[in-house]
Parts: sequence; structure tokens; C-alpha cells
Amino acid sequence: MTYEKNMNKPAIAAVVPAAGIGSRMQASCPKQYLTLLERPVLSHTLATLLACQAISHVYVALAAHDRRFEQLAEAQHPQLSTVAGGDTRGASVLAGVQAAQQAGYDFVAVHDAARPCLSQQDLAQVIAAGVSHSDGAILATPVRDSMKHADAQQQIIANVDRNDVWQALTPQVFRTDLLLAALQQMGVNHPQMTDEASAVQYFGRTPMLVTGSVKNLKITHPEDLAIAAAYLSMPSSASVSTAE
Ligand SMILES: Nc1ccn([C@@H]2O[C@H](COP(=O)(O)OP(=O)(O)OP(=O)(O)O)[C@@H](O)[C@H]2O)c(=O)n1
Ligand SMILES: C[C@](O)(CO)[C@H](O)COP(=O)(O)O
Repeated sequence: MTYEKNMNKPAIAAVVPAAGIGSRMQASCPKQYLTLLERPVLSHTLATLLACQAISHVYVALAAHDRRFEQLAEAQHPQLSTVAGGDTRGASVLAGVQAAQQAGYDFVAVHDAARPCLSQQDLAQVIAAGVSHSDGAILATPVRDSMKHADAQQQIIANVDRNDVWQALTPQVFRTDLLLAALQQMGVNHPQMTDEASAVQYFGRTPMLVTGSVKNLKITHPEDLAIAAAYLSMPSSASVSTAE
């Protein structure tokens, strides 16, 4: 075992899919290694997870050809292990969840490498909800703009009632055995497996939404790096509204 069993506390591992190529960033290296306030994006993400008292170990899924990870300050951390990622985000997550299960962790908190602005407060809240709700919990934010359905010509065909529409974020926290069974049943190459909750929903369960900060953005497009830098530079008490 890589953690100390405590009868009062569930054993929780984080799983970080970090094997993507970041094609939408159009950068010279995968986005998790781009510099954000003088450190790689992934370094910010891992430091937040490693600083969380509730998380005993972090499994990072890496691309087979990755030679950058070993340069990170966190690479040799005793509470961190790497696993071989896969061709899809789901395959990378599955590899980390399998490692967590083999080590005996009861719960997993899956968090994108590309989300470096997660706060300790949001992390603690989604872990508390994921551990207490039998079908797990994910961070999410209510959508703030008008939402439209469009046809193939990009013409509006209908409005979407936004009152019950949320944007899914990470971390997403589940019992390890539940998430493993759900990922395996849906199949990690399923086109609709865009996050862990999708697999758990496909398995017939109903995860909870926990309202998180919009600052927890996923670095996806070139302009997102500057936004992340601005968010990380704000004092932690500075709030960004989650709903309009
Ligand atoms: N085969 C893959 C694909 C994605 N990811 C990870 O999943 C997270 C969210 O995925 P996304 O933002 O889509 O990352 P990329 O696939 O790298 O980006 P893109 O789709 O623009 O190529 C990222 O941390 C990414 O590294 C992964 O571990 N393994
Ligand atoms: C998991 C996720 O970050 C939740 O918003 C998102 O679904 C990942 O999607 P991507 O297409 O791999 O960026």
C-alpha cells in the first residue's frame, strides 16, 4: 500500500490524464508543458492535487514519447506515479483508474492536466460530495449565455432552455470500482465518453453537480493561457461569478 489506512477516512487517489497532444492550442509542444507564470501548466495542476490533504496519491497518465515530464519539479514526488496513457482521454483515464484500484484506493478524483486553476476550496467540495453521494460528483458551472441548436448550415433552429444546462468541469470524483466498471462497459473509445460522468450515466447512475468556479477553465485554445495567468494572479479571495 502506498498510503496509510485510516478507518475514518476513505483512501482517495487523483488521476490526471496528461497524454494529449493539445492540437487546438496550435503550440510547439503539448499544452500541459506550455509555460504559465514561469512554470509548466502541468506543474500548477499537480501542485494543487499534491497539496490536498484528502488525496494520498496522484497517478499521471503520460504519452509514450513524453520526455518532458521528468523535468518537472513534482516528477520525483513520493506520492506521485506515472502510467502509460492511451490514444483517447478515456483510455488515459482508464489506465490511471486501474493503477489506483490495484493500489487499493476506494475513490478516484479525475482531473485534467490542462486545468491548472483549480482552487483548494472547489477540490475539497467536490471530494466531499463524491465520497458521500453513491453515484459520485463532478464540478460544474451553470451556463451563462443564451444557448442555441443549429443545423449543418449554422442556422439557428431552436433555443435551449438554459435553466438546467451546466458545463462539466473536473475533478470528477467516484468510487473506484464504480468508475472502472462504467468505463469498461461504455468503452473508452465511445464518441460520447467526453468525461467520467458520461460513463457513469451510461452505467445507469446519476452523479451530482457541485457548483465550481469559472476560473477552473480548461486550457484549450491559444487565448486560454493568458486567461489562466490572469486567474492565477488574482488574490484567492477574488471571486469570479459562476452565474449571471
Ligand atoms: N489521449 C489523450 C487525450 C487527452 N488527454 C488529456 O485529457 C485532458 C483533456 O483533453 P483535451 O483538452 O482534449 O486535451 P488534448 O487532447 O491534448 O487537446 P486537443 O483535443 O486540442 O488535441 C488533457 O489534460 C489531455 O492531456 C489524455 O490524457 N490522453
Ligand atoms: C472532461 C472535460 O474537461 C469536462 O469538461 C471535457 O469533457 C474534456 O473534453 P475534451 O474534448 O477532451 O477537451
